Amino acid sequence: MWLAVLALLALPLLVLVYFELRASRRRRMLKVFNGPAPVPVLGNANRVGNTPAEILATIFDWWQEYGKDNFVFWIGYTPHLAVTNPKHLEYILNSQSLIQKSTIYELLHPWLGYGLLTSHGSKWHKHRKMITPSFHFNILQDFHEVMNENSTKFIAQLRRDAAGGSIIDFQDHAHYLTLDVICDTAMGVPINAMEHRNSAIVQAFKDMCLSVNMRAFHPFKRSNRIYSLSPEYAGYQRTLKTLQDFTYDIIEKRVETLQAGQNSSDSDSSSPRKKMAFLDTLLSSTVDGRPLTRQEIYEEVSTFMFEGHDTTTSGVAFAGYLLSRHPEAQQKMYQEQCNVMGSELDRDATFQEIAQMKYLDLFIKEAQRVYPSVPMIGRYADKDYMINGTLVPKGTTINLALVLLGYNDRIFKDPHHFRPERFEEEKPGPFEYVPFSAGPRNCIGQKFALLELKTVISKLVRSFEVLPAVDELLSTDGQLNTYLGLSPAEKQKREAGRHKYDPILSAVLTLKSDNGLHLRLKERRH
Ligand code: HEM
Repeated sequence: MWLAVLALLALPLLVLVYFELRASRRRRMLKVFNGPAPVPVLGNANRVGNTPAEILATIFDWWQEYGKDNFVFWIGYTPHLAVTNPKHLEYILNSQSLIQKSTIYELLHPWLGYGLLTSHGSKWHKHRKMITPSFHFNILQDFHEVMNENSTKFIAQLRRDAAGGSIIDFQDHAHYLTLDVICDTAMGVPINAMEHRNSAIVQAFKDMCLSVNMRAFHPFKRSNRIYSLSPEYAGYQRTLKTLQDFTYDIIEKRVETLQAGQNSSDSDSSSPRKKMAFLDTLLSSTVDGRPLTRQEIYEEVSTFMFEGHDTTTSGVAFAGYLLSRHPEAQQKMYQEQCNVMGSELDRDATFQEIAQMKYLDLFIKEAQRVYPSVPMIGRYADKDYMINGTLVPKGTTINLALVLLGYNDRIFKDPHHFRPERFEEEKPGPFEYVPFSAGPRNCIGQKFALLELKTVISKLVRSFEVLPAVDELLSTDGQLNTYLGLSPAEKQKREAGRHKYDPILSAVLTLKSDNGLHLRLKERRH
């Protein structure tokens, strides 16, 4: 009896010793990197913060503390290597084998399955090769038409909602716009999210993205198994089913239409070229000499639906916000629009005209430096890797911290100064500025994304003078109103004067502002 009690009492101690011993090899190997000292069981989980906004702020603080270089922190017994050194980034992003995603992406598996973003190994290699032609120049031109149509609707809606100087949450508006663009381009089906914000499918997209963000750093909800016991799981399952039914239904309908088209003699060469959706390309593609299964098509279409709208929401929203705070940059951008478009400021800009807008390009580059839509990329070390002469042990989560690069004063002079022109003068090295990642697993939708951001922002600045929520928030010295990356003393000083309309930056899979991005719009009269 006493022996059993003793064994029971000793069990937790034995488990602890087991985990400590297992972690000690990793600790020894990772000792070359600085980082906060871990405590047993928790590692540094007690200090990292409880919300995505707090966690982002802590990551910045640790980066400052450890010399603006790579550092290691521990969540329980799992090491997290935050990589910001361009040499290490180069090795990892160029690697053909270190391409497995970190466990945070598992949150996306129930919805996206194993599409391009979440798969690895030979499936990823084959699908990447098969999907690459989907972003061919001709296809992008068709997509541009959709972007223009939706931007026009967006402007009309803003005109109504921001009438009379009303303050609007631009981040919220951008979400519906990008959802419309991606549904129409990926599936060839408009869902009119901007007009029908409360429809079941629009709500399902919003709820799913919120759920992924909310669960990412929640101690219990992160695991699918534990989450399935929570009261909100039933709602999550309903949302998932809505998205799955919707996408499968569209795939089936598209297959039927294609088959009907092939059966009828529709070889009328005089009819205009029909818009190709990403789904059409998938339906006519092969892998290993066979057509894709419905499941594979579902996974890729859903991946584009997610990756293609959550990222661009962030990109459009922060670009609009930066315009509202930096009048000098806005004036230069407007001047360029007048130069390129002449007196026809109300019409759609063509593909070629967008390419001529150099200041717009610089502005988007600078916006992605300070507020990158994808702040971190996660990789999982599936074996020991020798990275730049340092052994990184199997089981390490590698966080490529793209957001920290933009605030590194060894790369960018005066990084808190928002100055699009810097990209003409300072030339960051190839792995010092990588908002779309780099190497074999870079963003396949980069050209699409840039075209969308530029199309929307070009039209926005031609239609409105973009103003901050209240006049006093105009930046007079070009400095940002967000304080990440400042020294602790400076941060404290600036935070004391924080306005309620200054963004609270938060990062999970994409960068957002927890309190929205508020601004006003004043119609331009040409
Ligand atoms: C401002 C907008 C965007 C930014 C900054 C961005 C950035 C990125 C980054 C950094 C990655 C690497 C992620 C990782 O390794 O975990 C990525 C991957 C990816 N992006 Fe984008 N993205 C944007 C828009 C888009 C759009 C519009 C699409 C589709 C239409 C798209 C499709 C993808 C896909 C499918 C991947 C996975 C590629 C692979 O693993 O082979 N992205 N993106």
